[in-house]
Amino acid sequence: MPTVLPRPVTFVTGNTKKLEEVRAILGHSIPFRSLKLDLPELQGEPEEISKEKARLAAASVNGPVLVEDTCLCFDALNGLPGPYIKWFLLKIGHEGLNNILNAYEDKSAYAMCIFSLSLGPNLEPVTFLGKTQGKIVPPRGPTDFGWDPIFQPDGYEQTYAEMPKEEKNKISHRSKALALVKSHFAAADYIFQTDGSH
Ligand SMILES: O=P(O)(O)OP(=O)(O)OP(=O)(O)OC[C@H]1O[C@@H](n2cnc3c(O)ncnc32)[C@H](O)[C@@H]1O
Ligand SMILES: [Mg+2]
Repeated sequence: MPTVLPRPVTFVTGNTKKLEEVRAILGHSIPFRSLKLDLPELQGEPEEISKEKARLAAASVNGPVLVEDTCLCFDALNGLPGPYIKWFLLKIGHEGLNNILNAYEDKSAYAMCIFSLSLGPNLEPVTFLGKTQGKIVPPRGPTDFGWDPIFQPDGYEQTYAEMPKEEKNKISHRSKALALVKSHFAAADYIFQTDGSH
């Protein structure tokens, strides 16, 4: 039996760069529209933060939503800054993030993306996790997207920032999580009605 939903999926994010990547990776595989909204973020474990974002987004949109929360996790720090990377980046920048790791031999880190899909308000979100392992390096490359200049994925000589976009999108934490989202949609029998107002 197909699940009939009243609206198309809305990808909710306040981050234009994320949206660009999601568009490039999904192409036309999943029909979605986007909404620029900076949702409040709870503290806690990454999966719960992402799920709570989806609950808030679903309540705000009053329909099916997709959100994601991104973490940058240093192995030497047992996964921190993790979900708090946005504030670390804002306050101490690429240099400060490198300096933190000066205290440790281990510069390894992973980028992690957790998408949450909620089919509507009061429905439990489903999560999809993607991880890419790498290391933290002094910044190299364009500085237009977050911590891309200081993250060098394993097996590459370039940082995320130095790579062509298509290359990053092939191996990134985001593309791995989105591959799971795509499989979910391929397996699920969703029918999204259009409400005519968008
Ligand atoms: O509205 P949302 O979707 O939450 O957008 P955001 O910018 O607040 O994003 P997060 O809460 O997930 O915080 C993640 C931080 O990591 C940055 N970021 C996310 N994905 C990234 C990527 O692929 N490469 C580099 N930086 C990234 C982003 O700019 C934030 O500073
Ligand atoms: Mg955020």
